[in-house]
Amino acid sequence: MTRRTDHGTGATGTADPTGTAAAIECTDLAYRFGETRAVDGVDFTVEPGEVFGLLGPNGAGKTTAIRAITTLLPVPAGMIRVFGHDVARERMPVRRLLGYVPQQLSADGSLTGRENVGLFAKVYDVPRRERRPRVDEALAAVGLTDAADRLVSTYSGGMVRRLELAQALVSAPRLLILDEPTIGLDPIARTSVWARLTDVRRATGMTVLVTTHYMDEADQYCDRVALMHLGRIRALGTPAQLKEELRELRRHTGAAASGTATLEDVFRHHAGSGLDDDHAGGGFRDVRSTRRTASRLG
Ligand SMILES: Nc1ncnc2c1ncn2[C@@H]1O[C@H](COP(=O)(O)OP(=O)(O)OP(=O)(O)O)[C@@H](O)[C@H]1O
Repeated sequence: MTRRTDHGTGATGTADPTGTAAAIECTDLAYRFGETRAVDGVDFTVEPGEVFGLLGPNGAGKTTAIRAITTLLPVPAGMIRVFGHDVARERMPVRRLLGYVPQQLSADGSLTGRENVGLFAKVYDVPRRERRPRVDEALAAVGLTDAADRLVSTYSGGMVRRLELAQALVSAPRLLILDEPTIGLDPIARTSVWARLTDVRRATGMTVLVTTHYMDEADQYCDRVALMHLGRIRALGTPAQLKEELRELRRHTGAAASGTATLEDVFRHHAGSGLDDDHAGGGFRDVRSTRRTASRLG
């Protein structure tokens, strides 16, 4: 896909005249639902062009953090900047820079793939003359050209997820935000979603923020990751750095398993439990999340 910056450069305006601002800058980001501190004082910066992973079990606060970044939850001024724009004060300029693939189904099964992407092109105000080539290009980028004129209700779960990626890409966003893009998919479909995403990112240089609780995916595809647990970031760095730090620590303390370390081990070390432990936030919410995606298959 070619990189288009009409929405991007136009929207940056005076917020980032030199083009050097971070893609995302969160400063003491916090959000409460009643007594629940869903996000509890989080600082992180995502550099332009990075694939940044927000990792953690269900209930860690990942979705809340990205909904705040996408302007869908109200936060005070000064907490979040996107390419220099304060999300509290400049919601529309921020929205023009974003592509967002939520956890919930965002494609309509009663329309074709092409119609779905066309609808997003309209909603995102892609100029009328450019819509057709942009829709074709977005569908091609996710490998759905041949299936473009089929009803989405006939698509597999992996195809639906790739279609949702095309919907988010049609506005040529500078920042793509994906909430659990591969939840509920089989390993082959997961690999295919990531392969398409990686290709598009390489071609366009866009920044990607992704949430996942699949540590293996984060290890393989993310440049840097932040491990979240109970609303806070417990560790942040490249997957290699985090694993090496744990190995080093184990060497110093003479721990038995000092040879290898996975991201899952890193998470266990910082959060005091693994992602699959009962108290790590699974249960109903986990099942519900998986079902939300599984229902796409029907
Ligand atoms: N709309 C809401 N009302 C009340 N509490 C909420 C709401 N949304 C999230 N929470 C709570 O905020 C906390 C963080 O939830 P959040 O959805 O951000 O976590 P997550 O890491 O994204 O998990 P998941 O992958 O299941 O979405 C949890 O304790 C959750 O129960």
